[in-house]
Amino acid sequence: MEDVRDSFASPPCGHASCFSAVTGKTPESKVFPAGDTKAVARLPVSLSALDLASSDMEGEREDESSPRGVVEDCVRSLESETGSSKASTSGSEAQPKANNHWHGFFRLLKGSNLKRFYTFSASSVLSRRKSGSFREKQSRAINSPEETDLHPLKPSWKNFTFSELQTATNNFSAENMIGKGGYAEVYKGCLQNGQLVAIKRLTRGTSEERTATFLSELGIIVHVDHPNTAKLIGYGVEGGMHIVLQLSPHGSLASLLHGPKEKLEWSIRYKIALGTAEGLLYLHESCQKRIIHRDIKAANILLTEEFEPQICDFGLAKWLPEQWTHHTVSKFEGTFGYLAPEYFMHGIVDEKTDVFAFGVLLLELITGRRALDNSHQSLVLWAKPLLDKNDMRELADPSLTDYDPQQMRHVMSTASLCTEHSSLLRPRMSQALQLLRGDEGILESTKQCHRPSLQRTYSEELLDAEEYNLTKKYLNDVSQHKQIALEF
Ligand SMILES: Nc1ncnc2c1ncn2[C@@H]1O[C@H](COP(=O)(O)OP(=O)(O)OP(=O)(O)O)[C@@H](O)[C@H]1O
Repeated sequence: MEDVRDSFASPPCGHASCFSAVTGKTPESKVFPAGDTKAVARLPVSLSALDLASSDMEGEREDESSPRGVVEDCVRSLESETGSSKASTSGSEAQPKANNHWHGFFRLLKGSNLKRFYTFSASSVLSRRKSGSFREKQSRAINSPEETDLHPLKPSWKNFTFSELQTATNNFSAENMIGKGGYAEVYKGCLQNGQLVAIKRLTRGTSEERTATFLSELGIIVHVDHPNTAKLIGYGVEGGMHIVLQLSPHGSLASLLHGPKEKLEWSIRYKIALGTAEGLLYLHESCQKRIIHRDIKAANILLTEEFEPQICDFGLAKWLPEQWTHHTVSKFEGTFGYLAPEYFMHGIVDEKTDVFAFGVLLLELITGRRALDNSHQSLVLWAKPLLDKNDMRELADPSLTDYDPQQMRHVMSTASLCTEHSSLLRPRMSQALQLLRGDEGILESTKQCHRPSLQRTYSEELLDAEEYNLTKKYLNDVSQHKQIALEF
């Protein structure tokens, strides 16, 4: 069963990055001839770097947002728990389980005989944040040795053999397939101990690209631990790249909102809005690393038995070092219908990129419509005039027989602010969460973003400085966006 994804968008997976696969053209040249390309540096990273030998590449050291950096960091953390890296590579019997675990992982990766497995498109971001943030303070606290001891990385992930994964999934049978994304097929599996899992098998791209996606996703997911993020159980690198996750019995939000199943009632939608906001707030401000997800959408929100939302698919996620205001990409990835204007115009990635996508997700919850419909109509463009008029009746999903009008109003005003063209006017996730809960007082401070008490992101400052004609430019951009989607 194919997951109900953005099949209406082209290419079929809806990913901006898939244009090259469909057309042979690079998304950069075709889709987004965006601004700041000078600063972009493509930094090749060799697999041998995973030996944790010191790198002589200045850029590699600087770009700690790279998946390699994150995985390395993870391994380093595990090594520092147990002693030197030399000792840990010796294969000593006395090694703690976690170390064996990761070295097994890297041995297997090397076994796949990849030389250079990843180029990532990152820019060095020269401008620095103006002032110390709450998060910086928090991060300093978290990075202190005492605190690190309090947050040990969980050493319990299992390295599955291919035959274990085959047995669990009935040899990856079609009946066991529960989802399909732009990068992977996902199979339901039952482990030997009876535990139900979802096994994400990376299928798209060259083996190097698959390894890159795999490391990127794994590098992030090992660092996150929150009720509203997907739970990692293990991985497998024999016979392809596999990520083993806790199974979400209801599948993704997209499959429930847009699939043939019974429609979600309002109280569940409201719960999903709050839980997703909590998960994003955690990624942006509270987890060990400042993480920008970059692909928030209904297909990437899984639902537990109790309909608690869990953010999944960290394949595009970026870890931004604290002192960076933003990140600039030259390779555009993400999903049409959810892309923030500053991202597709300038390639700028920061927290507000996720806030915009979250706003689109809220509009999906309110209206039951897709981010881009079958005729490639943008949900944001359709909803904006109705949000401005506060037209609840027209906006609310006709399949909703009943809803709490007050909650609906909170979600509407949050969606409206989160999808503002100017990132300056979008709330941060902490503010969005307050808005969703009905704290209207936050509205004033959200609108008065020039107040020094509100920390501003790089994209906010950029847009503020440019002072361009927001409405006209936005409509042009969106129509260009729509045109591109129609061409394929
Ligand atoms: N843990 C899980 N439990 C149940 N279903 C899952 C789970 N993980 C993924 N799925 C299903 O598989 C689909 C694809 O998964 P995922 O988004 O991780 O793949 P992907 O190829 O990385 O997708 P994308 O194109 O968004 O990058 C999800 O939308 C969901 O329907």
